[in-house]
Amino acid sequence: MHINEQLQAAELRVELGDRSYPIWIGSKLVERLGELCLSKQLSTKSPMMIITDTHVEALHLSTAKQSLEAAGYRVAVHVVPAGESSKSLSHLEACITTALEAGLDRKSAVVALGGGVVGDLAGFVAASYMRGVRFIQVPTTILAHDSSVGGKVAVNHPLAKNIIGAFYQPEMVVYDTSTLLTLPLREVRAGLAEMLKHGLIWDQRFADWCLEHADELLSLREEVLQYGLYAGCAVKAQVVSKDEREQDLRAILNLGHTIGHALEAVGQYGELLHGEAISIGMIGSAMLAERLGEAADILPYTRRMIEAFGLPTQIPASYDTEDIMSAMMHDKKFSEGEMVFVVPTAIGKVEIRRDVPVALVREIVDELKGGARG
Ligand SMILES: O=C(O)C(=O)C[C@@H](O)[C@H](O)[C@H](O)COP(=O)(O)O
Repeated sequence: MHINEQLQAAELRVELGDRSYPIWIGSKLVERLGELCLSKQLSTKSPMMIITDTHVEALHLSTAKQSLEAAGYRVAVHVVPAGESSKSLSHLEACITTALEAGLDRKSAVVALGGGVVGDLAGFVAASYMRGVRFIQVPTTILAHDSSVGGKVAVNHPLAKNIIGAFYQPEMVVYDTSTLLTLPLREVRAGLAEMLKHGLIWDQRFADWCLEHADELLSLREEVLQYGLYAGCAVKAQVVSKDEREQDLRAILNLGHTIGHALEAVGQYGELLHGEAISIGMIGSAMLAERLGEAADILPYTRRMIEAFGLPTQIPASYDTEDIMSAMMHDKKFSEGEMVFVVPTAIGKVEIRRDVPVALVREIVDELKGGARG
């Protein structure tokens, strides 16, 4: 890990020319948010807005706000209900109302203090308010090590996830790992699903490391967690730097998401957490790999991994196969009449396939509902 001595935090960079930005990962960084915003020359003359949710409000809002105010910022706050349903057009409008009432102008910045839902919503507020103001990601969940990096910002439509959005990069990602230590176990597991994904798509050694450190990750040993988040963010930063707007390579970050997003939509974004849905989806992709004749160890390895982290491997029996298939057709991963699937070809390697027969996908969905195979 590269350590920034002054901050006593690990540091990575997303290389995107003049829009490159740092990711800092360390303990107690929310206390230093004001100082970090000054270091990025964010204006103290224009008001800022923190967007957060009801869970994070109680835990970390006052620390963040005090730090910004001590650095000379005027801070407005908008709080949304915790949960995926806040990623909606109505909440976007409410955030913009708060921004207007607080007098945010084109030199203002939006701070996303929270998990993936807050980051995606606040990022889209920043991208659209006055056609774009600066924004800062301050992730407070493990899952957000994926969503806070790379500039995908969006809200959902009732028929499809992340369908109204933009690519809009933050100024910096300030990842305070002490905020993760109070996460409920279900959130911890779901967040780690994205870490497993980073190993499975890019780096077998990292995948093996995750398996070996499952207990320490699940029990939130901060130094182990910091390394896992650093390695996961490093995968993400490399992929995004090579293909910011998902022309080709970046699609690999969608491993497990073709089925996963459909499950979230069928569960009306309330039943399965994102990480749970993509865990089932990653099993589905490994089943697909098996049917397409890829390496025989992929399915048992993926299953072992998902199970080691206590994540689900089956689709809830009440979900209708045709509803799932139809949700897949509304996703961004369906285009020109074809579904895009990320299929593992070995542990740590994947390829993007557009030739997967719909009948085979339907068969796998049915099997994922009916129980384990392989
Ligand atoms: O950053 C990316 O690129 C990803 O695909 C990361 C995903 O894990 C992310 O969580 C999200 O679900 C992307 O879905 P998309 O359909 O909006 O691409």
